[in-house]
Amino acid sequence: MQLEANVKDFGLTYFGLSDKRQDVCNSINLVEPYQLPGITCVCGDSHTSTHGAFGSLAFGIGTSEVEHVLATQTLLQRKGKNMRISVDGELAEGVGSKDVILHIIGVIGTAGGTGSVIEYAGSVFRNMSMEARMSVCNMSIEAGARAGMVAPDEITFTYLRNRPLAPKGEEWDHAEAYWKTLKSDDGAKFDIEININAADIPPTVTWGTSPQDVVAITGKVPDPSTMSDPSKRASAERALAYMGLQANTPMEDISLQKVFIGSCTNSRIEDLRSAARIILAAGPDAKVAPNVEAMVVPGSGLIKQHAEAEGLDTIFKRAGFDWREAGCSMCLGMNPDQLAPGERCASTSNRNFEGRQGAGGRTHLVSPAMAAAAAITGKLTDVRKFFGADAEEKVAAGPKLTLASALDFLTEFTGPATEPERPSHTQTATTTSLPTASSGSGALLHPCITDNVDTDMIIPKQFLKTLKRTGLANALFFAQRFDPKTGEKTDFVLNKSPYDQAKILICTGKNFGCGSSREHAAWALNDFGIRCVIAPSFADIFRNNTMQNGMLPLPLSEEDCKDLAADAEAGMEIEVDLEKQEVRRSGKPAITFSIDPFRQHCLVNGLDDIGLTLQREEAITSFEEKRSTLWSWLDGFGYQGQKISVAGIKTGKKMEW
Ligand SMILES: CC(C)[C@H](C(=O)O)[C@@H](O)C(=O)O
Ligand code: SF4
Repeated sequence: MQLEANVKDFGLTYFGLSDKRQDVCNSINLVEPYQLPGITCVCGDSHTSTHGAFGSLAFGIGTSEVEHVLATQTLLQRKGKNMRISVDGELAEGVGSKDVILHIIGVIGTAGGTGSVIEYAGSVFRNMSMEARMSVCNMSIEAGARAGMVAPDEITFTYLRNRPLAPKGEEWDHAEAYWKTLKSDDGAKFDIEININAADIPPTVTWGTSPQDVVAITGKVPDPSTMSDPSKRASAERALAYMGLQANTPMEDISLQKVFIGSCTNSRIEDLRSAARIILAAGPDAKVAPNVEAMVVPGSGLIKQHAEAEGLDTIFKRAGFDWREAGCSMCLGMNPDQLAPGERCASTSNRNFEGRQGAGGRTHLVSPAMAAAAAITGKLTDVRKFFGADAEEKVAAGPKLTLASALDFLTEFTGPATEPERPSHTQTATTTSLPTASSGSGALLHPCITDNVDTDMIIPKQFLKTLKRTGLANALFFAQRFDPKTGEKTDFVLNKSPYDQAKILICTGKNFGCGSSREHAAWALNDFGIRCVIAPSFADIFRNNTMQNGMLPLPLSEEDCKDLAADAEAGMEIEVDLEKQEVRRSGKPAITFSIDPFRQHCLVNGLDDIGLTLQREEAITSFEEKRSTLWSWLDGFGYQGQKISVAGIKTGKKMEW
């Protein structure tokens, strides 16, 4: 309701709840598409990275940053690291884009791409369809990266040509000529280069509670006792306990209760086709195993129509799958599509965090084909069992499917019917009043929580329905702090005195804040009283979200974090001095740190980013003019409303740059 009121106030184009194009936000843009090569695209959702498949810089941001963009047309950014991941050679039979990205995350880890924008290069990505590229770029966020992208090429242009929002005629020619220049120079230098041989990638599945916990479907559940790194071992032990798995169990022996085919990673037409093909290969009588409930959730209303025109829905329904309306559904379980405690699911989504699909639920990430195979057998299954001459015969004997073109389901773009009402108010962001330093006793988060503290864990989904930044203190680490059966407080560190008064949180695991862009994570910490989080590294979106709320995310070495955690555990008071850039404890030398001077200035003085940016109004307007001249197709002919200029929105606060 708030969204509807806002879009009306500001005359924005809106795909409402009753629009047949309604869907997961990361699909609609891609089907219509708003997305074009070379643009910068931001959205308040971490999987905005999906759009990088078009050769655009696309990344997720938090609520405060969304406000900044809407008010100023800009966003303050620091340059990311350049990372190139090349996969060359031939993929083995049964290995698809989901296996490729899961394998990559297994290789580099969920913090591997932190601070980076990944370019996916090499023959494997060059040969991928747009849908497959989208699945890969989508999970860049699970690799810790800000964004992922594939250089636009003929495959991109063919996909875009004739779509409703793509430029037409001469404008298309100009655009295409420009897009062809959008590739890395020969001999370009990257901060990080990863090379992977396609032949080394098996059909892949996760065993634990982080997307980096991957293993070949033919492999076994790893054995923590063989891990030499103690924090890795503790993390793996915790993950196995949560997942209810024994070390060394063959992955194919793991039985399931649910199968979910959907999410912004894998709910496009190609995904549905590949899952349906496995069902056909299993024969005309193939049915979802009796121990399993399986559902298919297309990514958008258009994809659903497309799949129905091809007859895919009939194949799914005949085999006993639920055929659902478009949406996020069981990917994060904000609606009743959830796993019950202890239930196990093969899911084509992107996150297997604790509680992600329902408190106590256990998620194994897989490709759509593997999910279909698992639904039929009732267990995690090597999809290659459904290949071969016999399978081909069964597919050939099955219903005749007609491949339809997505273009048949797209409608010419229509913008909002009414003229926009000019904004009547000048209110923009709220600025928190900031202390000059964070101080107080530190609470520690032990690595046995997990090596990567994700934002689903910091604040679970059931608290995301509020638009308020306050009142979330009790939601912080909810699943850890409150017993699910009794609702009583547990002995989690933040429930114990004096740590329940802590202003500093010290995390000794490897990374803090990965996953969803929910700014609620920062709000909950803030509301609890935490003003500074110290950890070896931070996920990019979370880091920005904390700073937008006047908090300090402080990266220190693993050694310093461990040392500080030991002192916090011993009850020692820890002080973080933002002006002097020091962490102090009595009797020990101060740990010095350095943060970006601009950020330090903003935090110390409680300055509001929007007000600061609006001081650059002239530069923004002149860039907008230049953009309209150079890249005229970006003006978006779909808009029927008036363009709202940056001018006219003032914070009324006195700011300095
Ligand atoms: C709700 C939204 C902010 C979130 C995200 O950013 O990822 C959601 O899509 C998710 O997958 O958890
Ligand atoms: S909830 Fe799942 S499907 Fe929805 S945007 Fe997030 S990751 Fe994508």
